[in-house]
Amino acid sequence: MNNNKIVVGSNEWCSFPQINIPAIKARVDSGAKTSALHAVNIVPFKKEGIPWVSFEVHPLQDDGKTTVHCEAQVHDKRKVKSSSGNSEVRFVIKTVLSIADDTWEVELTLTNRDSMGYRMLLGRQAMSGKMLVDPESACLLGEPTDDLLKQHYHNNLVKPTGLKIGLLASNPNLYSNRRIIEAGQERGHEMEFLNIKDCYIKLDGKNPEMHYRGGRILSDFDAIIPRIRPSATFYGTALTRHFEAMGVYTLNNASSITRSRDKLYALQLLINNGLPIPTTGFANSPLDTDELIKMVGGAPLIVKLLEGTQGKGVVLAETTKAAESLINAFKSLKANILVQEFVKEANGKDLRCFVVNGRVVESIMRTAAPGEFRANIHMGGTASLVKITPEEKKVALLAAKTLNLKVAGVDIIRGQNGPLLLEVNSSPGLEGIEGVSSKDIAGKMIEVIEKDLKYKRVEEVDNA
Ligand SMILES: Nc1ncnc2c1ncn2[C@@H]1O[C@H](COP(=O)(O)OP(=O)(O)OP(=O)(O)O)[C@@H](O)[C@H]1O
Ligand SMILES: [Mg+2]
Ligand SMILES: [Mg+2]
Repeated sequence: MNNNKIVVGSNEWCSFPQINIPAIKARVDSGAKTSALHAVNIVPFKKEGIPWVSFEVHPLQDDGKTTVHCEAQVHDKRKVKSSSGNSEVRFVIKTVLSIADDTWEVELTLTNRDSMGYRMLLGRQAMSGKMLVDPESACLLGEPTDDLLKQHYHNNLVKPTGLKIGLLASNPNLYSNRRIIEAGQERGHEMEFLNIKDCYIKLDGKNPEMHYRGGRILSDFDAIIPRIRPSATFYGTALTRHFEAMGVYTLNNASSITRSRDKLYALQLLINNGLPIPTTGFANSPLDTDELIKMVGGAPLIVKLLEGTQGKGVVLAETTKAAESLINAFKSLKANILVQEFVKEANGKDLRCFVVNGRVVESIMRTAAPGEFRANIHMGGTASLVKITPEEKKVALLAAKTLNLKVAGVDIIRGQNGPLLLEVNSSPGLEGIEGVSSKDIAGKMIEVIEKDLKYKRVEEVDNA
């Protein structure tokens, strides 16, 4: 029965000769009905009165420089529901798929984002009658060598003509970092990953220098995007400050990052600007523990490490006795903690408002896993898109403004009498939010740099 069916693994290389894509790795997903191609700059136009669409494809994973310009007749426009439950209208084209030694026509929807990093998804409609999937294996039909890929695409390399932007971070493989690099490259910028641990500095009043492991001097950057993980706060902010001393633009400046990292300091600044927070206390000595507990209204209450993240340093004490021993235990370890009223009405949910340049570009609601009060994704929470109230929007924007952050993830819980601010993150993750949103949030971050540096893309200048 399966005699002439091609057996494929969970991903396979294929090609689309009619739109000049000689090699692209497809994620084989029989759970999806339609096939999708990751395309950018999708622009509809008319050819002899017939609707066509032009678009660009970056056929190689984690490579935003290799670009193929494609054009195809529009076969359909269709509402497609993504795995996260959102729907968007996508263009559908028909084109010939070539895989193994066989070719046949398939339908492809064009989507401008794919959170998995795959450039295309092969759905069951295109496979039907032609393929069998062995999900345990991959690339059963072989893989092109790097040399062959180079040969295929040597004419498709876009020379960056844009800005030179450094991403100052620790892990190049992190979703957020990969997306920022990709978003910059898609806009024609030269993107470079700068590992915090490989940078070192020359303090010189007149001529400060930033060096990179191996002796290279980093002198020609237009902008730096600091994405500093909590454990690298001290050194990462020192490097960011040094770039600033060299006159380099930084998206989120060093002092703002430093302030937002200290939860106590940040809360002090936020309440000074009239922002609502849960009742919170801070004390140095265990002698004050009883008073501290009373101050926030007694148990149940929350104890937070000042420099926790991903929900790891946040604990719920259900009884006064538990609260006492917990607080005293932390104190004996010399840990700095906040004691906070437990906002039960929040019901294990919080809002993450992603603020970029004075705008809430997207908001998600995170819902804690059953039996858990912390809504963090890292704690098993799930995310969904949410429409925030005007009051919540006001709180999110004022919070980012107070801390002077161009990019901020503002965490809010819904209390009985309105929104309560929990914290403001200066390197908010993109994976959770882009996973449910259809917006190119990394791209919006790049656009801020373009705007602040008054950069105009070449084609925009030409048209002017
Ligand atoms: N006072 C509170 N009342 C009820 N729930 C709370 C309270 N404080 C925190 N939470 C829950 O715990 C989660 C983690 O708290 P918080 O955001 O302060 O810590 P974090 O470890 O810094 O997290 P992040 O990874 O977002 O930086 C919140 O998102 C919220 O769901
Ligand atoms: Mg935090
Ligand atoms: Mg948080």
